Parts: sequence; structure tokens; C-alpha cells
Amino acid sequence: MSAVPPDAGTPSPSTAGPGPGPAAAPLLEVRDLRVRIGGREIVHAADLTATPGRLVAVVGPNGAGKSTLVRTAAGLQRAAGGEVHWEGTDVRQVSGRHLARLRAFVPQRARVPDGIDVREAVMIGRSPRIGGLRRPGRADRDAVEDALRRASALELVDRQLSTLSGGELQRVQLAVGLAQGAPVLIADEPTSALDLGATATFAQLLRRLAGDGLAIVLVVHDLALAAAIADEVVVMADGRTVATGPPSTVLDRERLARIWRVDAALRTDDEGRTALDVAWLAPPAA
Ligand SMILES: Nc1ncnc2c1ncn2[C@@H]1O[C@H](COP(=O)(O)OP(=O)(O)OP(=O)(O)O)[C@@H](O)[C@H]1O
Repeated sequence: MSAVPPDAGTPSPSTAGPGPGPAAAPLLEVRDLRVRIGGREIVHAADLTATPGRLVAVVGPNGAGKSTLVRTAAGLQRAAGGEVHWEGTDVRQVSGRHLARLRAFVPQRARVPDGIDVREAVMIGRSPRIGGLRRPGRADRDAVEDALRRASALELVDRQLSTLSGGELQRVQLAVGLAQGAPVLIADEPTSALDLGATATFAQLLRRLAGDGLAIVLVVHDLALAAAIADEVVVMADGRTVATGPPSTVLDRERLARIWRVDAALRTDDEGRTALDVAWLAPPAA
């Protein structure tokens, strides 16, 4: 595997994007993260920051370590080195219960248990707010319905989870995350099975949520989508974060060639349309 060196002097995140101006204090800070799985080091040096009101897109080729980075940041995977801090506290000192109140995690591949319907699944997402001793009340039922509505999944409320299409399941997974009511939303490729219209609806929802003050971390392959909605892009390659900054600066043609080995250029027009012009049939860049 070729090692891609980190870029020196990538632009400061504080100058980025469509989000609100001066950044609030970060809720999540990951520094110099290393992760080993099955005796192999998968992430060697990764950084990530989640701040209220900002949307960070984590991009990079297949196998770059994006999922491993966000899973470890979310406290779902143990770090072998470096730092993961939630509200300034080492993640190892944060109880699972408190973590569940701080962050919602929408996984790339959700487990789909048999015999559970969408309403029940989203109520399970709500459980960190309910606690072990209390039964769901009116506020919880309203929160479930609101999460389903915001995720454009309300019409699926009585369906069995196991009968949903890939795109329907992704919308429900988002609702599960939203029902949790956490200030940080981490979503791993939540749009991979969505059609064009559903993706646009989702993009608008994410921007609205960021506008409402949520900190969002989104793993995404669609670079045109990332460019349209992210305040900041984090590029991962070979287990390292190799660039961080505003999409227009970070996703330049030279980097697309170097990291993705493709001749491609991002384009943004005055009305906020973004496109990736790709020379699909050109041989990979050397
Ligand atoms: N549980 C595991 N056991 C062994 N190898 C793993 C495990 N999880 C991840 N890996 C390996 O670690 C590397 C990084 O995986 P990861 O899923 O983090 O990458 P990614 O950037 O999210 O990829 P993709 O874009 O394909 O989803 C890959 O080579 C993957 O095969």
C-alpha cells in the first residue's frame, strides 16, 4: 500500500464554508489517532474535530480508514494511540450512557433484527433520553414522530424493518439517530442507497440541522455533495488524514488525481449547483 504524505499547512477550518461564522468550542476532538484491528494498524494518524453548527465531510478512497476513524471517534472502537476527547474528556472516561447523550451514530451497515417495526426501532434510538426505569412518554412519542418526519420516513412508521429497501432503511437509520437528540450526529455513508431527490432532501436536512447548532460528521463518497454541504472536508488516505479545510481548497484537481487517481475537477456555479467533471475513460493518473 502506498503511503500518502500529509499536506503541510492545510487551510484553517475556521475560514471555511457555508456554516455560521466563528466556531464554538469543539464537542469532539480526535488527535493523532491510531487504531489496530486484528493485529494490523488500520489508522496511523488521523485528526477530526466536531463543532456545533458545522458540518464536516470525511472523504477518501475505499479502505482509507474513514469508517474506522468515525467509529473510534464515536467510542465504538478502541484506539491504540492518540486522543479522542468528548467535551474535553478522554473518551475512556466517558460513560456509555453519557456518550449516547452526546453523539448519535448512523452506521454504514445497520443490523436489521427480525420482528421489529420502524416505530419501535426509532424508539430504541430514543432510549438514552428515556432511561432504564421509565416508560416512553408523550414527549418521547412526539420525538420519534418528529425524527421520522425530519428524515422523510414518516410513511414507513408501521413497516417491519426487515422489509425496507436500502434507501428506506437509510432514512429510518437517520431517524433513529435524530430521535436520540444528541448534539453531535456522526453518519457513515448515509446517502449511499438514496436516490437523487432523497439525497437532495437529506442534504437540505443536514444543512438545517447544522444551522440549528448540531455538529455533523458525515462520511461520504460523493465529492460534489460534500462540496455543496460541508463547511470543512477531511481527506483520508492510507489511514491518515492528509488534508483538512474548505471543500473548494481541499478538493482541487491535483489532489483528486493524487488521492483518487482520476482526472476530475469540481465545479460550483453561482446558484450552488456542484458537479464533478470526470474524465471517466482516461487512464488513472500516475
Ligand atoms: N474488523 C476488521 N477486520 C479486519 N480489517 C478491517 C476491519 N475493519 C476494517 N478493516 C480494514 O481496514 C481498512 C479500512 O477500513 P474502513 O472501513 O475504515 O475504510 P473506509 O475508508 O471506510 O472504506 P470504504 O470507503 O470502502 O467504506 C480496510 O482495509 C478494511 O478492510
